[in-house]
Amino acid sequence: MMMMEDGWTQLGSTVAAIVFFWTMYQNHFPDELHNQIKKFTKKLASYFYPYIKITFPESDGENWLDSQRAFHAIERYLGFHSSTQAKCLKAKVLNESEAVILSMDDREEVTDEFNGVKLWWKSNCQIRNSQSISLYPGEDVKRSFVLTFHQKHRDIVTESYLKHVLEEGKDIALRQRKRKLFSNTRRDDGCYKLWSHVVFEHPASFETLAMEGKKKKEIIDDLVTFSKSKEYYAKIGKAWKRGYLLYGPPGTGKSTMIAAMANFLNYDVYDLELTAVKDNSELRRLLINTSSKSIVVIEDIDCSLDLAGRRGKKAEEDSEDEEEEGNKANVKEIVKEMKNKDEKSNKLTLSGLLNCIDGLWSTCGEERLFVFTTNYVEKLDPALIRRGRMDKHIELSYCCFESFEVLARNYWNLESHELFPTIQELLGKTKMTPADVAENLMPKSADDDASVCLERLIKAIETEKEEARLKAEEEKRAKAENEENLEDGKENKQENVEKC
Ligand SMILES: Nc1ncnc2c1ncn2[C@@H]1O[C@H](COP(=O)(O)OP(=O)(O)OP(=O)(O)O)[C@@H](O)[C@H]1O
Repeated sequence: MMMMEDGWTQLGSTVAAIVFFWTMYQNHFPDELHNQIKKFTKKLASYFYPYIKITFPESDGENWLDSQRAFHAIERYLGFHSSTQAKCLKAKVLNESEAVILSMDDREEVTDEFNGVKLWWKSNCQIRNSQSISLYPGEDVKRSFVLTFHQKHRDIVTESYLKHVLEEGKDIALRQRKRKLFSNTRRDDGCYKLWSHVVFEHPASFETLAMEGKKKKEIIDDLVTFSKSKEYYAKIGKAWKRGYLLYGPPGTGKSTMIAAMANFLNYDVYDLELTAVKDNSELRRLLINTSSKSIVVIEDIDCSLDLAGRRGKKAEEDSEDEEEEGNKANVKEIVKEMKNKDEKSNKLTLSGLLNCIDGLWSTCGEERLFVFTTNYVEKLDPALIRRGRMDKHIELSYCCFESFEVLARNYWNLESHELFPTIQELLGKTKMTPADVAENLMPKSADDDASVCLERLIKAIETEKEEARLKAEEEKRAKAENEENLEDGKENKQENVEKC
């Protein structure tokens, strides 16, 4: 009992002595000495514990959006790299993408290595005091990642490692997401949301796309080069975007190619319906709201408003009128006036579209492809499809034998067949779209096998060939009749003149 009392007395006097010296130190020691002592204690501490800790909170007050982005990038990075190390993992099923994402569970620790440097990550989780009011989303649970590393690696961590983690985390998130197909169509009730989306799940790939191998390879190479050219585009001072014009008859695979491109590059698709766009500013808003790594598609651009033909067609019509009046010089003025009128009434105009594709507005967002499709390339305004806007023009044409071979492989796993030579000969002489060939290769009943389908295809090509022959004959006859009538008309005119 006596011993315990002595102990307490001793402790009391030690605490009193410490408080006394601390007050003396605070009040009577000069500032310079303060700083020296501080430095010395820090040095002493770092000698015993030479590690640095950096905390990455999930939400950080006003900067919650930026800190959330960084936090989620780190979460994806650690989830991806630590799934083999961490004993406790958390699985998150993302609603929209239906993908299962693994991440480190709370208070788990994993190690990482970067250029020979060892680093330690720990995930923390704190439940906030229920009485305190949170101003920012997710503030009731405070989660954070803590990175620990030796102080001698400070430079490599701050200059390279953190950048590497954030970029790779973003990349992993992009790879793990399910891609989306966005559209801007107005609803029947008049409501309009800039973009609505569904999960993009088109099975098309370049492997299943029927076209000549050389052409296909050229397109694939072009896409690969584009997707790896971030630095190059920055160096030459151009927005990181590329335009593709796909043209050809209906059913030759234009839409299929867009799906194959999106799957190949892992991009989202924005299906831009121009007829649903009210004016230029709405088009701008739509394009500003597209994300990077995406394809903006305008299908059948020739049918989308009067845009495609406006400058050509209208100018021609007006030119005819003016010619009658003998005032050809005014044509340009009229076209200019019409354009100004449209600009002033703030409609969707060709120049508005051109501005969005490669004007100042096109630089909002990067790594984007613009793809236009048309069945009638000759109808399009040259300004719309000039190189630089539509950098690559790709013709999708009727089915050749090489394309047929791809379809035969797709539909029947066929590399060769005794009917192939007949089909090769027929396809060389007939125009049949890949869509029609594919339709004939599809089994129509349970009894259909490859031979049945190939024979059906042969019949279909022969029918097509015969129809084309009849059509050509009909056209020839009509042309001859026309010429005859013209001749007759001329003769009658001559007779009348003579009579007069
Ligand atoms: N080159 C092709 N390779 C593989 N399948 C094709 C090809 N072309 C057409 N098809 C088949 O035909 C169907 C229609 O093709 P698609 O819609 O891509 O043609 P399109 O050229 O876009 O037609 P449209 O001009 O009418 O929009 C596709 O679902 C696909 O099954």
